Amino acid sequence: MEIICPIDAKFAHQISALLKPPTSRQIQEYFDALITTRECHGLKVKQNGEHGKGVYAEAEFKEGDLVLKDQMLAGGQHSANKIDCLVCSFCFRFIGSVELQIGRKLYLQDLGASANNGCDGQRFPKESCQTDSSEGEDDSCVEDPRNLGECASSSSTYRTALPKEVVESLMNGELVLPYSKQFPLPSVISCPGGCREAFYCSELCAEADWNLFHSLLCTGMRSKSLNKEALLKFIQHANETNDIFLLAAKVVSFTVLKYRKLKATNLEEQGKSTTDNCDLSILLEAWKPVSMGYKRRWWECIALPDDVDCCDEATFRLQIKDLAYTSLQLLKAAICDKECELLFSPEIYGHIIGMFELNNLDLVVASPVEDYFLYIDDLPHSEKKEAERITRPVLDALGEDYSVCCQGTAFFPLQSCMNHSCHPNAKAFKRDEDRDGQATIIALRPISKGEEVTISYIDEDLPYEERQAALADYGFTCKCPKCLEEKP
Ligand SMILES: C[S@@+](CC[C@H](N)C(=O)[O-])C[C@H]1O[C@@H](n2cnc3c(N)ncnc32)[C@H](O)[C@@H]1O
Repeated sequence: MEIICPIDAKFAHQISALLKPPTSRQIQEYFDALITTRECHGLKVKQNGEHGKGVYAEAEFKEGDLVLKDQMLAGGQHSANKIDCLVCSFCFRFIGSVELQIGRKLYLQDLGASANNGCDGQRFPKESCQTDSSEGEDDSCVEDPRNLGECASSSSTYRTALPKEVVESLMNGELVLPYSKQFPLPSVISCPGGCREAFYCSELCAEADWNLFHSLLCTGMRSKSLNKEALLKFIQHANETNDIFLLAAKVVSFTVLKYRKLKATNLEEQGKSTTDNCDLSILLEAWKPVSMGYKRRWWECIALPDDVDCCDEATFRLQIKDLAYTSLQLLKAAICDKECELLFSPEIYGHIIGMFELNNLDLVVASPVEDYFLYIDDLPHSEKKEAERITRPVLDALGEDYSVCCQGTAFFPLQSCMNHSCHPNAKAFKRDEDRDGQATIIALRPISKGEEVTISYIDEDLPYEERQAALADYGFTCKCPKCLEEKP
C-alpha cells in the first residue's frame, strides 16, 4: 500500500512553493551569476523552447579548447571505490602518498578477504536502483577502516600477497618506493569533526566541506547532527542499498546549513532576536541551486531495469518509493531541523534524487598510482631493473586493479544544462592536469558564437535504435540531424 507522509500534507503549501519551476528571469539571473564564478566566460544558459534550458557559446571555441570547468553542487565517491582510492572528501584529489594509496588498498583488501567478503548478502535489487552514472558499481562499504572488513573492492583474481609488515610500512611511510617523490600528493588532513570517514587535501577543503555539508553528516565527536546513532543507521542503509542517498543527504544538509546562515545574517541586519519559525523566503533562497536542477520524482523518472517486466512497473516504482521513504526516515531521525522540517518530505527527497537520476555525471579522477607504475615502466633499462626489484612485488600484490581511478557521481549545475546530441560539439573529458572532481568540458570541433553547446549522454557510435533505447532512460527521443538522417 502506498505510504502517505504527514509532512507532505502538513507543509503542502510550502512544498509546492519549493517545487514550483523557477521563472525564466530567475533562471537567467542564477546562471549569469554562476557563470561569472566559473572558468567559462564564453557561455550563456538560455531557455531553449523545445528542450528547456540549454548552454550556448558566447565566444568562438576551437577544437580541443576548454569550454567549461564546473564545480559540483554535490558529489560523492562510490562506497566500494573508497577501498581503492583515498581522496579529498571535498574536491576528490588523491591525498597522502603513492605508498599510502597502495598500502591502504592492500590492507583493506586483505581485511576484506579475511572477513570472508560479506558483499554478496541480500540487498535491494541493485541494477534497479542505481543511477546511470553508477551502473555496475558495488555499493556496500563505509570508509572507516574498522568497518571495511565487510567488503572488498573489485579485487583481482591473481594477486601475490605482500607480508603484513611491508603493507604497514607502506602505510606509515617507513617504506619509500623508488622515484615516488616525482608524484607528490597533498598531506592527509583529518575531519575537523573527528570522524574517520572524511579526509581532506587542505584545511580549506576541510573547512568548506564542514560549513557546506559535513557538519550535519559527520559521525565524529563534534558532529552537529541530532542523533549519531540514527546517522550511522542512515549511512549503513545507503551503503547497503544505494549510495545516491548519501548525495541526497548532502543536498538536504547544504540547504539546512545555508538556511541557518542566511537567517542569522538576516536577523542580525534587522537587529532582531532569533525565532524558530520557518522563514519561507529564506528557505527558498537556500534551496535555489536545487530548484534550478530538479525535474521529476525519482520513482517516476528512474528507467525500468531490463530484468523488470513491463507489467511489474507499478510495483517496481512503488518499491523505489518505499526505499526512498525508509532512507528519508533514517535521515530525518539523524539531522531533522525543526524550522526546515518540510525538507524531510518524500516529495522533496524524491525530487532531489530524481535530479541526480536525470542529470548526474560520472565523477572520475585518474590515479597517481597508475602514473607511478607507468613511469617506472618507462625508465631506462638499468634504472628500471633496479627499481623493479622493489616495485614488482608491490605490483604483483595489487594485481590487475593497480590503477583504479576515483569513481563516483556528482551533480554539476552548469553541465546539467547541456542538452544531448548524437553529433555533439563538446564532451566531458579529463585532461592530464584535471586531477580533481570538477567537470571538464572540451570542444570536439570548432563551436561558433551563438551555437548551442551539446554533449552526448550515451555512446553516440551505437546504431540508431540502440541510441534511442539508451536515451529513453532520459525521457526523450532524439531528433538531432544524425538521428533524423538515420531514422528508418
Ligand atoms: C541534463 S538535462 C539538460 C538540460 C535541460 N534541457 C534542462 O532544461 O534542464 C537533460 C534533459 O534535457 C532534455 N533534453 C536534453 N537533450 C535533449 C534532446 N536532444 N532532445 C530532447 N530533449 C532533450 C531531456 O528532458 C533530458 O532529460
